[in-house]
Amino acid sequence: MTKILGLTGGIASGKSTVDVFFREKQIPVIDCDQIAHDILNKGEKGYELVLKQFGMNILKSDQSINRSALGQIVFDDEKQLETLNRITHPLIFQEIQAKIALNNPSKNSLVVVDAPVLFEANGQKYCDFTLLIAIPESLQMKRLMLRDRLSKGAALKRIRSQMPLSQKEKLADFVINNTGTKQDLKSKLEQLLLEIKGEDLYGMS
Ligand SMILES: CC(C)(COP(=O)(O)OP(=O)(O)OC[C@H]1O[C@@H](n2cnc3c(N)ncnc32)[C@H](O)[C@@H]1O)[C@@H](O)C(=O)NCCC(=O)NCCS
Ligand SMILES: Nc1ncnc2c1ncn2[C@@H]1O[C@H](COP(=O)(O)OP(=O)(O)OP(=O)(O)O)[C@@H](O)[C@H]1O
Repeated sequence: MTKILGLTGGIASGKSTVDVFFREKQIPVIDCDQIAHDILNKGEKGYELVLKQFGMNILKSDQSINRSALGQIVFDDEKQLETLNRITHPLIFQEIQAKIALNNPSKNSLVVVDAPVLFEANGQKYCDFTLLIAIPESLQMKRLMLRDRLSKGAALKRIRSQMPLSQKEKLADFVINNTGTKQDLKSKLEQLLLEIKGEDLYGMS
């Protein structure tokens, strides 16, 4: 049986960096940010629905959705974010299910679902266990501003649009602090894999 590990954490906490680790271990990773992007591609259902709701001003000259512009709208207004979530989350969820089904259970005993808003969307009920990547807000701000070239205000709005870390910590089965180097993170993940194998949560096929 395939076991689902829900991977989550605040924006720029290090989830994509963790994805690389799992993929190097030949453990499949389903990336929900990628799915969210795919469903907004021209011709996809999400494209039509989002355009209907948010209007033509979110289009680039080539008629593709300008995610950066849409991000500015929704991260500035809680109600708009809720509206976008209502449109996109059912489509994203469907796609996750389809991708899990694609992973042959006899081959893959562990599948990672990287879902930034896992707890916000109550997605943990579909996971066998969850891993939270945690970092303090000051470090999160620093890494986010550096990576996405965001102003302090814009970075803070994105962080505040998500569930506070303290709340996520209560919901997660495993918590890894990503305050050290990337090598430190890797060592912690190696340890975690041993732990979940030891508890017979993984490798059951
Ligand atoms: C708002 C959008 C258009 C911005 O696109 P953009 O390419 O600029 O950012 P990207 O998708 O790479 O997201 C970056 C980070 O923002 C945060 N984020 C994205 N969506 C949300 C959300 N609905 N609520 C809180 N944080 C979010 C996550 O930490 C994510 O990793 C896009 O994120 C989106 O369509 N979001 C709604 C769907 C969703 O919930 N996606 C999250 C994965 S399920
Ligand atoms: N331990 C670390 N030390 C230094 N930089 C790090 C560390 N872990 C991650 N980073 C850097 O921090 C930034 C955010 O990491 P990453 O992109 O993995 O986060 P994320 O959680 O996937 O973000 P998002 O929520 O936007 O998808 C990246 O530039 C990454 O290279």
